[in-house]
Amino acid sequence: MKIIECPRDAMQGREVFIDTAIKAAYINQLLNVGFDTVDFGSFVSPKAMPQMRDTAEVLDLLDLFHSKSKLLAIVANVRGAEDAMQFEEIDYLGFPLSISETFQQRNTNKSIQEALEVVANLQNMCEVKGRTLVTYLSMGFGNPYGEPFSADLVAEFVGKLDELGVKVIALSDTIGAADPALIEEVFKTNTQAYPEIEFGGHFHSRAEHIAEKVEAGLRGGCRRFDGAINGFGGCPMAKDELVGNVATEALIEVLEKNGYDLGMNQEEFGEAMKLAKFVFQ
Ligand SMILES: CC(=O)SCCNC(=O)CCNC(=O)[C@H](O)C(C)(C)COP(=O)(O)OP(=O)(O)OC[C@H]1O[C@@H](n2cnc3c(N)ncnc32)[C@H](O)[C@@H]1OP(=O)(O)O
Repeated sequence: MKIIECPRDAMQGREVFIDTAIKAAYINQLLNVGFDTVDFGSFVSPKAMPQMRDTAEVLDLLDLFHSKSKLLAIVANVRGAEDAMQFEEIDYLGFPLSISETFQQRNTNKSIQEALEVVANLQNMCEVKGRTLVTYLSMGFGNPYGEPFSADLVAEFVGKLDELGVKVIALSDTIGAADPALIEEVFKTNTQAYPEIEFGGHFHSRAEHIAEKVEAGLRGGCRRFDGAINGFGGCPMAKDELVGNVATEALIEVLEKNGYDLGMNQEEFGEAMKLAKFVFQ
């Protein structure tokens, strides 16, 4: 079972700039907890995402020596991937592909077809440089724009990514629209059809729906979940309604209740929760 903690997602939509040293202190604390991966920053246009403009400087301040966590950075084009790959410390590059044409344009100023070409390039770059590409399928459970969506359409996208050699796909409910039955169906279909691909669940959810969504993911075969402490975050590019991430503390509770031993350091997690209050005040 893998938990991916996403301070990047928690921070990126904040209008007030979070000081570089504060970002680094928070991420350093998260690195002590024992998460599989920390999605710590992004190498994207500072005009598109001003909060993340200091990702390289943050990275310089991270203490990775004592951490078992891997680092993931989001990139939205080849240039961002080249920048991220300057840093040996980054294991995973994450790219936001979308099932929604509108969201793909809003988020990366590209059509889905163009974005798939970027995925192909990034996958090649990752193979050459020994990194792993995580492709997020955003609006993976429906979209607010009235565009076509179905579980079959998700499977079609997964098929295209499989052809490109992508090994990790995070099915993302960008706006928190998914109900448990749909989550279970989408995961089940894809985990059964592509056993060699690791599927992640990146859900946005109000607190009261977290348990049912995570349990639906578990039933569908998901063993990789994204979360953010306190449920902060939400994609500012989706605009219409910002629903926060799955709160990590709730995610941990549900997974433990379902019998998973996550091997987390509770004390360090408690410290991270305290620090989060200060960072996101
Ligand atoms: C669901 C999620 O939460 S995903 C994560 C959240 N979303 C994001 O981070 C969105 C990121 N999106 C982007 O960065 C942008 O949409 C882009 C760069 C992919 C495409 O935007 P475009 O405007 O088409 O890019 P274009 O190539 O024309 O460049 C525009 C400007 O950005 C700069 N830029 C482009 N790519 C990068 C990059 N990787 N790093 C830094 N700057 C960049 C260019 O230099 C240019 O700057 P200028 O206007 O000063 O000359």
